[in-house]
Amino acid sequence: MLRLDHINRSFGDLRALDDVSFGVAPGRLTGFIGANGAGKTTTMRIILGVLAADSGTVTLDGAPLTPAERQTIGYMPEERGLYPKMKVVDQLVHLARLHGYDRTAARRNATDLIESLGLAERADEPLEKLSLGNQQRVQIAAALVHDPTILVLDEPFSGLDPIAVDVVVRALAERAAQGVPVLFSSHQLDVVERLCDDVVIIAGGKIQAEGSRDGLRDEFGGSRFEIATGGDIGWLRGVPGVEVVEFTGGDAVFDATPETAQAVLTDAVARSSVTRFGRLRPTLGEIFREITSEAAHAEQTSAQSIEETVR
Ligand SMILES: Nc1ncnc2c1ncn2[C@@H]1O[C@H](COP(=O)(O)OP(=O)(O)OP(=O)(O)O)[C@@H](O)[C@H]1O
Repeated sequence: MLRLDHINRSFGDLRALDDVSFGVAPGRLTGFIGANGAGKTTTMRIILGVLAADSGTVTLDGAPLTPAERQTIGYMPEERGLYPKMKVVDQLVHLARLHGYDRTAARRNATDLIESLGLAERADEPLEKLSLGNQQRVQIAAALVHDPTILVLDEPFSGLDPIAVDVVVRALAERAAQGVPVLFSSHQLDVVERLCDDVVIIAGGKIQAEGSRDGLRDEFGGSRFEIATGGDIGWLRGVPGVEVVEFTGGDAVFDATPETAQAVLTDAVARSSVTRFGRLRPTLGEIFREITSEAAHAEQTSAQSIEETVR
């Protein structure tokens, strides 16, 4: 398990990271989400060791990450840094060689990745001749070519079409299945929702939520249910403890305790056919919006109270 504990980092007066702690489990894809300037890149750079934390620790399986282990991290930076004029295959072989692979192993890794990322027809072209989406695939190949023990990817899906997203996800899931902890940042919440196992949400340099995607959806799920029936469900409005949110003929969305919702189901089955019944869980996008607006509100309130104290 890769872990960050109590990481703080300021730039001058700006507290970019405030007591950041979270884990990235091996074998799972962890999505790191936050608005612009929330602190994702700063966190990733601290994991990499290219930026020092003011305090806090980064550990792998309980021991501080060593410089040698940091060398084996597969990193895809936000500012992509490959050689525009070099052929795709040569660039990947070169990077694997820099990590100590001999020529044969470097070429094997490069060609395997070129194949699995759908770049076979572009292998002998210079990077700058490729479409932006294909350049992005090469960037991902560059992060994977030395069989990294940890993967840290800053916005790996930005600029990719849905087919390319699936290709990249397959490549990352394959590494995760081999036991590699995979952390990636993304603004595309629908993509994160679809593919990640775990989610870390950061706002204003503070971790606001962390956990499995499904666990978070349950945690923020509240008490909203949906029911679809073959009859008219107008009677639901009169049930004590039920607040109807939406209603059309035989279908309704309502808030209630789980016990009341169960009683509604029993009643509905007795009255007519029930074709759908279940708890409605929020999407990651809805959770993210709720968390970030709460965080912004808390920040505003604390700024106001500081101002009042000063006055
Ligand atoms: N080298 C630096 N010097 C000064 N401020 C910095 C530096 N690097 C980052 N910051 C500030 O720290 C905060 C966090 O930035 P960071 O790049 O980590 O955010 P982010 O979540 O990656 O944002 P984005 O999604 O826009 O990439 C921002 O306010 C940013 O301006």
